[in-house]
Amino acid sequence: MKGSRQMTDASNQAAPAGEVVLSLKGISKHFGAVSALTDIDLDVHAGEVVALVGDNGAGKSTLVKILAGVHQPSSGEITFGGSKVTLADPSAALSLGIATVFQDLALCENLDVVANIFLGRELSPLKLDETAMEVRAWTLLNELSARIPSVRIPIASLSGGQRQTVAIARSLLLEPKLILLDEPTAALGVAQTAEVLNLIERVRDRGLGVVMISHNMEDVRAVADRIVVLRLGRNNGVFYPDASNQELVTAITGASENAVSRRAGRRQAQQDMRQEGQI
Ligand SMILES: Nc1ncnc2c1ncn2[C@@H]1O[C@H](COP(=O)(O)OP(=O)(O)OP(=O)(O)O)[C@@H](O)[C@H]1O
Repeated sequence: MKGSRQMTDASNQAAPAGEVVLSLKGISKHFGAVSALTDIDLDVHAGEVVALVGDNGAGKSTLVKILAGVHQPSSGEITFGGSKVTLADPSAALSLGIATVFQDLALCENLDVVANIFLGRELSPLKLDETAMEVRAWTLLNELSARIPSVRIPIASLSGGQRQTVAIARSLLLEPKLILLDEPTAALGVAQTAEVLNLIERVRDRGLGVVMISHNMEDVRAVADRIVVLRLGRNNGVFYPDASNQELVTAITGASENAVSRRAGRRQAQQDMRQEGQI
């Protein structure tokens, strides 16, 4: 694979801003005879957005579910905050400081923004302190410069981008060190996508490590500090966001000659001919 900007091991990575929050060494996961992940290494630093990309079935969701405590790895080591950890279940991951926003967002449509942000974590649950929760919700959303018209409107009346914002704000309530985002911009329009990408940058600016699964290379390039490619359950390269489409597609699909590159080539040729006035 060409590209001086590709990073293949820790020794040639750019010095990151923060310390390593999460380090995976040799993580494998089998489901019966299926090897979903084989020997995965991954580091995430504080204040860094790592995009996890790969084709369907590459193992992205399985990896995120291991970090969220949903699945147990078959082998390998997870180091979090400098200590070796076992993420036995989702609450263990959460209490260590790993928050996950799954694609379904797990919000309650009929409840308002405050209730959703505090769902299951109400301040003094026996006597709901509505005012304190409302103030905390506003503060959190303001810190994220979130555009939510009111914290007292039901989730059902919010846009897709605003829902994603509420889900991310909710995940920040317990002050995690790492946040995992599963396709945060899937199914969003252009403006909403931009809002969510801005939000991800603000989460990074708070010093959190961010791991974001995405199929959208434009979004990945816009916000990621590093791009980690998985292919058929294995590491297949680490890139900076200035890597070319060709490099990324080659790493993702495993072939430099494929439908995506042929299409890109045809479009480039047409563009060149147009510039030269031939068509
Ligand atoms: N619970 C499970 N039981 C059996 N096999 C599974 C299970 N979960 C995932 N797999 C298999 O593991 C492999 C990796 O799947 P995974 O969902 O992690 O990929 P992905 O990169 O997230 O794909 P997509 O982009 O389509 O969501 C696939 O072959 C999948 O069929």
